[in-house]
Amino acid sequence: MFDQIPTALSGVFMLLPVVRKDERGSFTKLYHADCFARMGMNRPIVEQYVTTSHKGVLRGLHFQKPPHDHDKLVTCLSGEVLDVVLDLRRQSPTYGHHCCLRLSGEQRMQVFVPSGCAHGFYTLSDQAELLYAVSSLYNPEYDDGILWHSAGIDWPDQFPLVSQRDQEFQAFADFDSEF
Ligand SMILES: Cc1cn([C@H]2C[C@H](O)[C@@H](COP(=O)(O)OP(=O)(O)O[C@H]3O[C@@H](C)C(=O)[C@@H](O)[C@H]3O)O2)c(=O)[nH]c1=O
Repeated sequence: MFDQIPTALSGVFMLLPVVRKDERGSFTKLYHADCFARMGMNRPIVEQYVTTSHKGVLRGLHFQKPPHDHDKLVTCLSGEVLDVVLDLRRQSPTYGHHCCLRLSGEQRMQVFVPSGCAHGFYTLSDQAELLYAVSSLYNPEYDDGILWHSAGIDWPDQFPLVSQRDQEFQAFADFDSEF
């Protein structure tokens, strides 16, 4: 039901759901507990939310700290983004590394971001809509981030539109990982 494509980071996957098209439009299943558990993604989803972003908007790099850390399934519903995952897991062979994935809404492309990784993206199309499904509730005191341009990521834009909060995050070099 889902094609699982490994990335350069362990436990981080791109997923290609099956988009069934007919004369009415399309049908796509975005989550199936048993399929996801078989692929190693088995923490239940407890919250979902959506963002819309204009071209040139960059969000991230976000994560929730323990004990409110979570796995996150990101789905591109429309438009196109350059999605980035940064590995913050100290024991990981790819600690400090990142992967960049181009996600298209046409194909409902997904990325599974496990706990211990930060997530962000840059909007390539005029508009893009992302859906997020997370395995722990939002907790503003534990919601944290890494400064977008501090982790060696080759973003396609040096002057993206970034929120004030995202501009004030710590640099990766100053980050003391609890993961
Ligand atoms: C993430 C979040 C935010 N909020 C509120 C806080 C704030 O008033 C408003 C916007 O929050 P932010 O500026 O943090 O939203 P945003 O920058 O869009 O945050 C998102 O960025 C991408 C990269 C992700 O990976 C997402 O998980 C999420 O962290 O929504 C919630 O109520 N619940 C939530 O789960």
